[in-house]
Amino acid sequence: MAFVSVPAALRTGAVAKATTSVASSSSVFVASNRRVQVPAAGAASASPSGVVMQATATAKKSIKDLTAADLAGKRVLVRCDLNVPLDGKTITDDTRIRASIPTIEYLTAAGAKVLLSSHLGRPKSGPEDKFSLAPVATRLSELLKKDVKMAPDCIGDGVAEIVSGMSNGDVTLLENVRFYKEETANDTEFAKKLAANADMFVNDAFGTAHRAHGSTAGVTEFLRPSVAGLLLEKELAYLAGAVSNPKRPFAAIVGGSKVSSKIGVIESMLDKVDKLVIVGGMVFTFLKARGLSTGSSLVEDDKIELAKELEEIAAKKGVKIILPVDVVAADKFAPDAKTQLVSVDAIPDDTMGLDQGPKSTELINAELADCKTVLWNGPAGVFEFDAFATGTYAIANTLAEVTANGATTIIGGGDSVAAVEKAGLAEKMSHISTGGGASLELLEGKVLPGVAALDDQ
Ligand SMILES: Nc1ncnc2c1ncn2[C@@H]1O[C@H](COP(=O)(O)OP(=O)(O)OP(=O)(O)O)[C@@H](O)[C@H]1O
Ligand SMILES: O=C(O)[C@H](O)COP(=O)(O)O
Repeated sequence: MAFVSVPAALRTGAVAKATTSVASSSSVFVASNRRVQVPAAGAASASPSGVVMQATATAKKSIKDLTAADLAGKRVLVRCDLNVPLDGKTITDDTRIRASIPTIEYLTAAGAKVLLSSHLGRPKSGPEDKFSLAPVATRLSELLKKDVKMAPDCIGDGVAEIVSGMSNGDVTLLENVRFYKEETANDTEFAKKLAANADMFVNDAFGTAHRAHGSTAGVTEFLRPSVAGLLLEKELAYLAGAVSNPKRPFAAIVGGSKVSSKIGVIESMLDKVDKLVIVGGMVFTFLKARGLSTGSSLVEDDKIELAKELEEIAAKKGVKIILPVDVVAADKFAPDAKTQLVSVDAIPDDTMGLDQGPKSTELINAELADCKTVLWNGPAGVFEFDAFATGTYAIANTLAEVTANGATTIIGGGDSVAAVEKAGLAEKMSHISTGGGASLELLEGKVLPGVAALDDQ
């Protein structure tokens, strides 16, 4: 399987532009494989963005291609990914909400009436209070320092009435689009109703760009223009840019627990990286493939053969695979488990590896020290339990250090990002991706329907 190249990403709908937040000026790798200085975006200007790198005819439009006149007074439907973890009504990680702010502020500064839409969780049977976006409206109000009205629905007369009362610069959050099964079915009539209250569409939901749903793809049939928001652009620029022409050495760290869904990415990565660091629950399928005993550790037996093949492919391609050499073995999957530090060739039968040991951390740190680009998806241990968080935080610290030394570091995946946030190191990374599944699908070279549906340049 070929790793995604930037031209391929563009053919599948990636935005061929560099971008930045409203407030800052930065440079990112873009489609042309060279570094481009990106001016601060400010409020919508009268001219299209000057940083467009129109690498192919199918590059996508962004809000920076719209003029102030295009936006002022217009009802703009903005699809965000505000699918945040909740503990009851308490948001436990607001990364995705904060990441959505630059686009919202860009639009309100230009005098648009902003209608935000999102899903939250996977409700199965209509409206359910626990999946309401109401807590998100409260957090948005705090971050935007203005009142964000919570609509009781995402379609219908009630919404139309709220929208008709909105002034320029106002923001309303529509209720969870997944309260309608028609959303995930990408039902045309539903999409039409969603579009009915707006004049144009902005997709800023990178985390949901791999879903062809009513609010991500369907609405584009009814709203023109349909363009990318700043977050979507930034995600695509970083992810496509990092893998198309990485500064080398280029390392990917792949961990976590979803072995079957990530092993395909590993396959893709072997065409691109110099080093592949396997961590977390992913480790044990590879150790078993090497003939080692893994006790009751997480192993996906039907992936053992593939793990063997990947090691062979890596050897042929000259990619160094780095696996832990020691693990923290626990007698049960619990925060208070009895633990012992063992070498990977001596994992006792009645134990499971829940974190990497200090020798592994030392080895991995040494391998990452000279890297100029590092992608990380998936924690190195069960970091939710303090007893098994050491390896994950050690990787986060090392990545903060290599970033300070000039490397580009990109963190993707819900739990990896949560771990970096928990360690207080998010600001120290080059890019924190808001997409788990979406970033992996992009890296695998798959089409992202939410991007493909947007207007071509
Ligand atoms: N050795 C291990 N054994 C079992 N589970 C592990 C181990 N190491 C890490 N994990 C678990 O992996 C989970 C995260 O895996 P996951 O693959 O979902 O990563 P992620 O960063 O959320 O990526 P994505 O969002 O792409 O799914 C965590 O809940 C963590 O406890
Ligand atoms: O959390 C995510 O990965 C996105 O919000 C997409 O959610 P989904 O997997 O429920 O479509």
